[in-house]
Amino acid sequence: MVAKMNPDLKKERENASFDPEKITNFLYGGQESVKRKRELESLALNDPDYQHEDLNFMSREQQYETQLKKGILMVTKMKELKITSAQDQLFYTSAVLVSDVHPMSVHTRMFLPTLYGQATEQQKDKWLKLAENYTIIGTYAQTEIGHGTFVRGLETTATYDPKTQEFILNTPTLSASKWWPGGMGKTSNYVVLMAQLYIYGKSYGIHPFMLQIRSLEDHKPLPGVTVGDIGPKFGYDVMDNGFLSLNNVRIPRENMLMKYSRVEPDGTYVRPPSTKLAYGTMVQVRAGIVMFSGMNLAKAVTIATRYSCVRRQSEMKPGHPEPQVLDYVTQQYKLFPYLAAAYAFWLTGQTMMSVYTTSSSQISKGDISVLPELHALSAGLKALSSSMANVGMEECRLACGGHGYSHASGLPRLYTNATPASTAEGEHVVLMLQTARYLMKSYNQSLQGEKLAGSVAYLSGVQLVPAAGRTRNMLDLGALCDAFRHRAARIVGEAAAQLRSEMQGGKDQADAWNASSVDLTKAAMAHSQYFVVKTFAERLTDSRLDSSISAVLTRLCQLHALHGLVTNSGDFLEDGYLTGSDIRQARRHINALMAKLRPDAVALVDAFDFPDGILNSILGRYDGNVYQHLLEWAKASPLNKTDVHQSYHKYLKPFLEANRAKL
Ligand SMILES: CCC/C=C/C(=O)SCCNC(=O)CCNC(=O)[C@H](O)C(C)(C)COP(=O)([O-])OP(=O)([O-])OC[C@H]1O[C@@H](n2cnc3c(N)ncnc32)[C@H](O)[C@@H]1OP(=O)([O-])[O-]
Ligand SMILES: Cc1cc2nc3c(=O)[nH]c(=O)nc-3n(C[C@H](O)[C@H](O)[C@H](O)COP(=O)(O)OP(=O)(O)OC[C@H]3O[C@@H](n4cnc5c(N)ncnc54)[C@H](O)[C@@H]3O)c2cc1C
Repeated sequence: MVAKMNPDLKKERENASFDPEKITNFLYGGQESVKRKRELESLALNDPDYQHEDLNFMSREQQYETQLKKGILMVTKMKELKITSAQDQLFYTSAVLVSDVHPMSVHTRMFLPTLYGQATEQQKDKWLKLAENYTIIGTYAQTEIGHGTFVRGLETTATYDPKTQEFILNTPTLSASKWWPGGMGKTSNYVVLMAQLYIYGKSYGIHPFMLQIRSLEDHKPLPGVTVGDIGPKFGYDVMDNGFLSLNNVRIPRENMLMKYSRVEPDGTYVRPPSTKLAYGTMVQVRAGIVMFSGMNLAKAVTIATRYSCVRRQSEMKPGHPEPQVLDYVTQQYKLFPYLAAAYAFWLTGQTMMSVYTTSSSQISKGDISVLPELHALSAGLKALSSSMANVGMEECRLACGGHGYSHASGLPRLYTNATPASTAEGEHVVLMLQTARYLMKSYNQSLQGEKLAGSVAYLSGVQLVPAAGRTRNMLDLGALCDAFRHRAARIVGEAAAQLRSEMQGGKDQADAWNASSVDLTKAAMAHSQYFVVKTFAERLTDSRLDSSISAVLTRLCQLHALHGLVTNSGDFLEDGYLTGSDIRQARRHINALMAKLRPDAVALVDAFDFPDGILNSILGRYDGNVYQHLLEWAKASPLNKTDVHQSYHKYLKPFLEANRAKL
């Protein structure tokens, strides 16, 4: 029997101004792609082999086992079903894994990409097939207990021994122990080890090495290898993030991944075209995080928006029925800016990935001139999108009141599994400072009259426009993009001026950089925000968009820009680019936009097209039948298996009896 839809949600859907299917097609790249997505999702969601008890009811060990079993099944089935393209795999795995990863995720996300990107053809012949077939399972072992950010400062050593043509691997200090790599604790038998290369006592910096850590026969650690799980974390319960120490482990010379740099048998070192090519896997993953952040935020917003239409609370007017909480404008102000941000990062994430694909193909053909821009753009957007998703997911949880705190909402698990994106693959501030470094260089080049790369070209020639006598339409996307561009250019220019003035005041470059770093991160943030606003607006110029959805998407884009503008209003007012009256106008527009978006809110989240199985949230159910399912879910909780829990007999009963006896 099909459950009846909650009448409030039904009405919301009937009243929408557009057909959400049209936006779904836009978001996923066309009707065919949506069809394929749904086929693959339904294949995964209806497969009884993937069914199991709620992970939230399990111990960490059970979660690890369950997700490992599921990961293995998933990999096996994808092979059998010939699900091979990256897009198809994404659709299928998202439905199998929901908001979790599995213990072999880093094998797919980083180990394999490192082989594709850093191995020679000969090395690919040797390892790629084994890795693609999961004959070997690997992870990316870079971070150490003492250093994650400072990659140049990693302490693990790979010392070349020309006599045997081997590298001797060591973690010479406690702080050199590898720490964090996903899947290393219990699952992987191989790692890509990032280590300092030493030849004849000279250091050549960080390089990647293929290292077997466990026996392929009995999975025991190999001689010289100490490896294990780092223990429970904030989230990621299913993942065995690991530690690893190495004591004089020898590997053949051919195990250094030598696509870009080489060590010849006699110990001659052949330099790479750029030392930063060894960081290539990180750049790829960072580029992908922009889209993932948009999707995670979209899931949270879907849950909170649907629930806010089902949930009724208080009286808006005395004696009137309780309103849907989404009718409170403060609730709209909690959710709609993140709805808009989810769209912004979804679309920007697609653009980021296409920049990545084009640039990496140029790099693999030997043109490394595009690398600095790619690094700066991916670093800044990764940092911005993940931090915005963090704040937004938490806001969505708060918007669900008490029920948001329950695992039944799906929000705690979504948050704790998504929030590492701010830290892993490069800590937020650290990456913003990388973007700032590129901005400073570009700004100085512009002063020398040099031509700048596309994403920073605006840094040449932006003029301060006096505010007096000027009127602005604060809903005009062109004017909003101009405002963000102007703000970014001004803040970049001022950060450069501060850096210069610190140095003129006697500080060396490093101290001046540190003294200016708050302004520098602000510059990187402003630059990244401008890129997002501009990209969102540009995507709406697509002539294939029909007018009904172009109107509603334009409102979202306006809201995204105006909300960013109002929350950072000081930046726009500081040099008089905008006036107080512009900001007041912007605030009024936000209220008016929210009122216009209100009837379309459910359709806008439906358009993300997350089936219930993927949302995994009772609050966000498509049919809105929340309370009945909350109760059923609670009844299934392990504490409710018996009416009287065994601890009553062990502790409570003697305690109560002793108290009674004292009366
Ligand atoms: C949850 C899933 C699993 C998670 C997995 C992980 O977390 S895995 C672990 C993830 N771990 C992390 O993410 C660790 C984060 N830390 C790092 O990535 C680096 O240590 C660093 C980037 C912070 C500094 O690096 P550094 O000290 O070597 O560099 P520097 O500051 O001295 O700058 C020197 C020059 O290099 C340039 N350049 C730098 N990077 C890149 C690049 N990727 N490409 C291109 N270029 C790059 C930079 O722009 C500068 O250029 P300039 O101005 O001279 O022309
Ligand atoms: C869930 C999860 C999964 C992970 N998976 C892997 C994996 O598979 N493989 C792997 O190798 N690693 C992995 N990591 C490690 C991760 O990449 C690092 O934790 C991350 O790069 C941050 O480095 P850190 O821990 O050294 O932070 P730290 O650098 O110690 O950060 C601490 C503070 O210092 C500040 N700081 C540090 N340096 C600077 C600077 N130069 N300027 C200004 N401020 C600075 C930071 O902003 C931050 O506030 C994982 C981490 C997590 C949480």
